[in-house]
Amino acid sequence: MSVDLSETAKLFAGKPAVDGITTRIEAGEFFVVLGPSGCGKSTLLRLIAGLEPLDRGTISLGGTAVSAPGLHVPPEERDVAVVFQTYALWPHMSVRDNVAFPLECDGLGRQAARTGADQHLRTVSLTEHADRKPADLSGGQRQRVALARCLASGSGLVLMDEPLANLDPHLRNRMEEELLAFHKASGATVIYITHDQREAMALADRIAVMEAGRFVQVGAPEDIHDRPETAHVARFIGRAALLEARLDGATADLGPIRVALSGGPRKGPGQVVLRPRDLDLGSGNIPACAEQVFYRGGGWEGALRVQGLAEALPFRSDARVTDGETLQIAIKQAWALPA
Ligand SMILES: Nc1ncnc2c1ncn2[C@@H]1O[C@H](COP(=O)(O)OP(=O)(O)OP(=O)(O)O)[C@@H](O)[C@H]1O
Repeated sequence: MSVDLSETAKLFAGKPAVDGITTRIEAGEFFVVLGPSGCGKSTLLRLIAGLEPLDRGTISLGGTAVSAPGLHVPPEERDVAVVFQTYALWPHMSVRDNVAFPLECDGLGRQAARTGADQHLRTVSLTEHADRKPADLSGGQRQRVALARCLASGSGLVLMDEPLANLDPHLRNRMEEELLAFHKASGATVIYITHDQREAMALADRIAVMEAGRFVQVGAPEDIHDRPETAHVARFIGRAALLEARLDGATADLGPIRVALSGGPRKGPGQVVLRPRDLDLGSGNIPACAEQVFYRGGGWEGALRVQGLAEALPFRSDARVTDGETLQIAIKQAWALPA
């Protein structure tokens, strides 16, 4: 089911929590809304689910308007399923009955609904726990029950509000794979909210970076990472140094050094973004002093202080780098933020 937002806005006590968002989410897309705490992500999800009326603009699902000033289709008539970080399972029902519930609501008899539930429990590898109560499962297993229930609901649109936030990092990685498998199996459009950029990169077809109630950039993960449009996006995604520069065509003059631009030619004053992969630590003639060095997952990360540059440059190295060491580096390229 496609989702169209047009100037969608919601105010609380006169202050916008969602501040005029216009975008189209295609049917079947895995669309991630990424932003810091308080930027309005949950409010946007609640507007789409129909849990809140909006103040301005419209929301259309599958081409039909469901929210507008004076129009509010209730949540149960929207064909939308919601997965919360708190799982929202019925504690008194078995795992099987939790999953069978939407099927019974759709009018299936009890036995048929339970057979259908077993099929969805197989999909999420929970068959052997079908008779347990949710309280007797781990967090990851409970979230899989919630996913099986979404599959059972057959909804064309699934909204997920930080569903992995309560899980430990190891389990999160596994659940990311399960979420992608769920997306494939259901064919549903997924709108997924998170403040975790790593999770957003791993899951999304497209990411919308949200700031103060607005989408500041919408694009594929690699666009957002490699070609940020604002300083906020550059700093929020990955590690970056932002430096003032004079752009003179194909290169940027950073003061002590001149660097090739990775986008098209640009002229005038501007800001450039430097990420770890823009640096070559193995060869070059720019002296750079390593600081804040940490060993992280098979390599060393830290920052390189170059004389005359206002910010230290984040680096990653497979070879050992020690704090205080001076390296001779090259800067391969820089991305200039659009004016
Ligand atoms: N029911 C409400 N009444 C008043 N203000 C609210 C209400 N719900 C949200 N807000 C405010 O709207 C803004 C956006 O909140 P929202 O929960 O949508 O942000 P969020 O990005 O989901 O944050 P988090 O990641 O912390 O959940 C916040 O300033 C919040 O305090």
